[in-house]
Amino acid sequence: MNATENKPLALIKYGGNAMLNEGLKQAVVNNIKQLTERGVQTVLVHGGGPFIKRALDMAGIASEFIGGHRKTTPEALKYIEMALKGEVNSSLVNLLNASGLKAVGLSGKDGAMAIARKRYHLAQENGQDVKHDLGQVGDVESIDTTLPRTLLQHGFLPVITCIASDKKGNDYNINADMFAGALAGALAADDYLVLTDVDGLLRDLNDPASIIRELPLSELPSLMGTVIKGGMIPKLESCEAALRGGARRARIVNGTQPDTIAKAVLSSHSTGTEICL
Ligand SMILES: Nc1ncnc2c1ncn2[C@@H]1O[C@H](COP(=O)(O)OP(=O)(O)O)[C@@H](O)[C@H]1O
Ligand SMILES: CC(=O)N[C@@H](CCC(=O)OP(=O)(O)O)C(=O)O
Repeated sequence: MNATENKPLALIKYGGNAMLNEGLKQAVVNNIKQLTERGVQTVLVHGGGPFIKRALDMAGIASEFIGGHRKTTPEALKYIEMALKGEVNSSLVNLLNASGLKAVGLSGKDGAMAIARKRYHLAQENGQDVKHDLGQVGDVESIDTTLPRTLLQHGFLPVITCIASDKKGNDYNINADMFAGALAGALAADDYLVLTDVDGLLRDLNDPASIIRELPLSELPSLMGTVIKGGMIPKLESCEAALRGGARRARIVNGTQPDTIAKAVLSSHSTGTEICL
């Protein structure tokens, strides 16, 4: 149980690819409603990759990913913030409110909830250590949970996107998985669910039956880069950050089958890949 309240707390990370289908989005919202009706305090953290891409394309700004993070110029950040807050966050809040919930749209900047620091991408190239400057890309340095806890205590549902500032007020674009993991840890979430478009972590991407049901953190390093690739890297790193930060349970589950969300939290139904300390 979460320390400050008697109610369990679930943090759900919802990515942009699973928002493109309106029916799916509504089903995710219905599951969140079920959770709150059954007394689970719920926090939704979201990204919005495809919406960011569309906004940058319209502005004529090219996107480049280095190590899974979008290189972000100060100009690009304006469009990224507009897409995440003005488009994605606002539409999720509308849908949640229309279902009878009281959603509050936020980013990490609100209430100084998340403090960011600049992130560099470190790589080995031709036997040399190389440090790539990603511009306004950040990591979460620290989290103050006062604002989300206050909202939860009063029956509001925080819907939080992955923009945060450093102590001087410079804004950063943070990978939404990494942002969610840090927050799940700081909130000591009873359940951290990372929604994605596959059933969980697969040993063989072409074989759904090769799903890894339980992964101890000690096995993570040996799978990184071999089994765990691309978009799965920040998801696993976020589960590690969540567990080490204080979350009780972390799972990667299939968000394209949204009915697993409520079931996973309410009945401890075994689904997806559970990462364990
Ligand atoms: N071992 C693995 N098991 C499952 N998926 C993997 C694995 N390695 C890489 N992936 C890729 O990670 C993708 C999920 O990451 P991403 O596309 O960033 O998801 P989302 O948009 O849901 O955040 C999967 O669709 C799959 O292509
Ligand atoms: C630094 C960085 O890469 N930030 C991400 C933030 C959005 C995100 O992570 O969205 P999904 O959850 O939909 O992938 C980006 O610009 O795409």
